[in-house]
Amino acid sequence: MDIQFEQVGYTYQPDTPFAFCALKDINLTIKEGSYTAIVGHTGSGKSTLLQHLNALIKPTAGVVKIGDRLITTDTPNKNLKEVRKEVGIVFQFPEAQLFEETIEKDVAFGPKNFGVEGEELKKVVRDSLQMVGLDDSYLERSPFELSGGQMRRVAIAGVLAMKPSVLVLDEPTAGLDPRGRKEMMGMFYDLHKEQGITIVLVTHLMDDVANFADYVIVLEKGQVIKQGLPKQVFTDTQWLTTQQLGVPAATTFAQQLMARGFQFDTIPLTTKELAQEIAKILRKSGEQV
Ligand SMILES: Nc1ncnc2c1ncn2[C@@H]1O[C@H](COP(=O)(O)OP(=O)(O)OP(=O)(O)O)[C@@H](O)[C@H]1O
Repeated sequence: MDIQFEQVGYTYQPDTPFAFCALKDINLTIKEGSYTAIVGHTGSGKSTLLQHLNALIKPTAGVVKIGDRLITTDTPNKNLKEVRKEVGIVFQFPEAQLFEETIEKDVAFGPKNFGVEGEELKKVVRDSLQMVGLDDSYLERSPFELSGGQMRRVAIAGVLAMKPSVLVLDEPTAGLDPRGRKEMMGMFYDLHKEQGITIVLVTHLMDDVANFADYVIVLEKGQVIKQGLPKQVFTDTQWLTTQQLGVPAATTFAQQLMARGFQFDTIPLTTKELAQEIAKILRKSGEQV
């Protein structure tokens, strides 16, 4: 299922003295099966855009196409339940929304509301916990006795329990330590590869974009100012620096080597690519690698 934005605009509190245009003339496609990163400075409109992906808010101009459903200003709310099931959003610090006394009940909350019950409900809860790396021993435990990272996993399992085909992640590793960040990003990549889930990731970490995303959308002041493959977006490092968006660490390192006379065939975005490029250069110069 693709999600398409056609000339989408969004104004908060329209027709009031407080009207604020947060999105303007957005045209983009989130392709089924892709891993799309959305980057941009604070206030650029990322969260506003995310909420259009499952019609939590409706555009005040243009059309959002979610699969074959068209969402416009006039779309009635009653037709949107299925959309919200298909596109799951993990907001920042989702663990703050845990509320049930056991993990099993918390993860079951969404599917139960959609009429799933009995053995099927039990299975979907177990499967979802397994996807986030938590085994059955967690079922009866209270979510509030877990570490912050585990609580976040439980909250994510609650979204996965709805069996979404698109998973939207708003800064999902904020507040985690480096190991927790790495594990969680690995977990999303596995879900993407093994379950075929389309991922939309909002992040300010360019290394995560370089390591995982296959498409990048850059927002600024409510508009898309660049979009394309990570290679296309990151190769223009001068533009990125001017925009103060940050550059992947491997790319920065390669640039420093280039300033000292190294020549790269392609500019690396990840440490793996950097290692390969350096090995190539050393091989050419006759060093043993
Ligand atoms: N409920 C609201 N009423 C009025 N203006 C709002 C509202 N929510 C957000 N805005 C404004 O819309 C703009 C875009 O906000 P949004 O939260 O989408 O940006 P963002 O890129 O997600 O920022 P951050 O990285 O800080 O989360 C900001 O200028 C913000 O002040």
